[in-house]
Amino acid sequence: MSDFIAELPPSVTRIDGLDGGDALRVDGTRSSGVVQLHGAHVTSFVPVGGEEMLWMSPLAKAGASAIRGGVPVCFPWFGSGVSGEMKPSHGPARVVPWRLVEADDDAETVRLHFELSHADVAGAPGGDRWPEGLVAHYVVTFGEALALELGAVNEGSVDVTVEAALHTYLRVADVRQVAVEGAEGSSVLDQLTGRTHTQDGAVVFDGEVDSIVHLEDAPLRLVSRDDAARSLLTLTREGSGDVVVWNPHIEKVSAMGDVPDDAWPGFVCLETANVRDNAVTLAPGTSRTMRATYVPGE
Ligand SMILES: O=P(O)(O)OC[C@H]1O[C@@H](O)[C@H](O)[C@@H](O)[C@@H]1O
Repeated sequence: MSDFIAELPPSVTRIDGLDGGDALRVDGTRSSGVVQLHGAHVTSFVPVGGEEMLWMSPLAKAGASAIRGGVPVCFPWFGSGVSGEMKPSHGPARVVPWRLVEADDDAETVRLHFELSHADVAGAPGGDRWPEGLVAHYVVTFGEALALELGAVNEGSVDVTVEAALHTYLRVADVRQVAVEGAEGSSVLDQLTGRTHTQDGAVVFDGEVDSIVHLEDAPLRLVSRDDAARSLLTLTREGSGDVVVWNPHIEKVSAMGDVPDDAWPGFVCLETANVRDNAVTLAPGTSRTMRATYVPGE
């Protein structure tokens, strides 16, 4: 188990993860959860006294493919990238084990710091397209909220351009009964049509939704459509120019081998991102960090 730091704080335990991988179980004073080493993938977040916040597919696998559900880390490209020809989809970061370089806790939070560099993705699908000096730092903090911080550092000698998305699958009772508030008036690239429009009202899920919403750092609220005054969750962001909103709905899900046909109403993806026009170019010696904080029920 050489990938682990020698000592974990009492609130963190090594457990068997998905498909024979390693995972870390977190039992903090404010929340508990699980992070797989494969993809540094958060697969559970449960606030004390509350319910599971993340959706996981019962068919999820952690092999050469990404884990379906939880929080896949899409990096250093999103989908097929700015060029439209990158593989695998959403980059190699979500299909390789990350290194845990630090773990600590205090009275309120438990913090896990993962790292991924060129050497870690060598031999993995798309690993040859990972720029040589690029290092990713990912800090997952379990507190009353789930706080995610993805940093990209260019330790090389040439410019590096990266895209990033924290592809969070949020568990909902029925996606048709929820709405996303906070994006009103934003410019939206509809990935289904390739067209851009201005968001009119809250985002709802009466059919397939696959949108890149250009919205810098503003908070978003997931609400019940019956009672918009009742927040199911609030997402706050820093350093992010986009939010990707996605649900495959009934037709697309039938082509997805790792999601049961009837499971699509149970989740919505709200992805804190910097993609396409907001891809970040890092000069040698510079870095950029993107933060997403999910506060259930506020
Ligand atoms: O099946 P994947 O690679 O996990 O991607 C799922 C979805 O991820 C979303 O972020 C994209 O906007 C969608 O276009 C894509 O279908």
